[in-house]
Amino acid sequence: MVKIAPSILSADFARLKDEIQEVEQAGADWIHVDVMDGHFVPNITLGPLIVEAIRPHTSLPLDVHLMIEQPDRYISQFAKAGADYISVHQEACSHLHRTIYHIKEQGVKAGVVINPATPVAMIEPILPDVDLVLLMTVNPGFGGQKFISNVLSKISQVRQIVNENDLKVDIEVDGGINKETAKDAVKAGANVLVAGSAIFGASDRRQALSAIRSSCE
Ligand SMILES: O=C(CO)[C@H](O)[C@H](O)COP(=O)(O)O
Ligand SMILES: [Fe+2]
Repeated sequence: MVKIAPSILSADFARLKDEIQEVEQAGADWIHVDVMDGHFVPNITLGPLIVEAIRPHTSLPLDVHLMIEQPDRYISQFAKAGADYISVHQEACSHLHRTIYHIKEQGVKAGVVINPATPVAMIEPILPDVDLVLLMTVNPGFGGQKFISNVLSKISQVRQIVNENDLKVDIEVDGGINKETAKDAVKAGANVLVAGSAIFGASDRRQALSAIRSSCE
């Protein structure tokens, strides 16, 4: 079963509650929350206060994608704010195993993320310890970028490791997902699709969500 996680990065921030409730009613499975610090990526977005503010307005899991340096400093704040998943970039963690267990100790599911240019080998040792692997299909920092198709082979690599070792790990892709690229990502082995502009940029969010879902079924 493929899950779809609309990214609120492309939502109307002045109407965030309504935007989230609209995609929830339209059949979204998770809500993807992009946290950027202006250092790890060249953009600044939102922090734990926004996660806390939206938490009461949806029953969907909040999938928090931290694009920040030294993420350990903020993990407990995002957990207390109501995150269900917290994912950290391998490139931002000097002690990845410690950070993943720091997330789990908060009672939150832990994810690891890699950029398009980072090889799967960099996360292979941590795969038995995580709940989620997020493979970036754009360079992080902005919504509305073009899907980097070279990442498809990395999705297949992660799927093979997960299946061979019978790991309970979701494989998520993020960046440039639309009804065409979704199909390729799912065929390669992804089971969670983040989509920002393809959903929030559409006037009919229900139609946009179901177009992505039916393209990969
Ligand atoms: O992490 C992200 C960017 O760094 C976003 O989740 C992603 O870009 C979603 O936007 P779109 O679907 O428009 O590409
Ligand atoms: Fe993201």
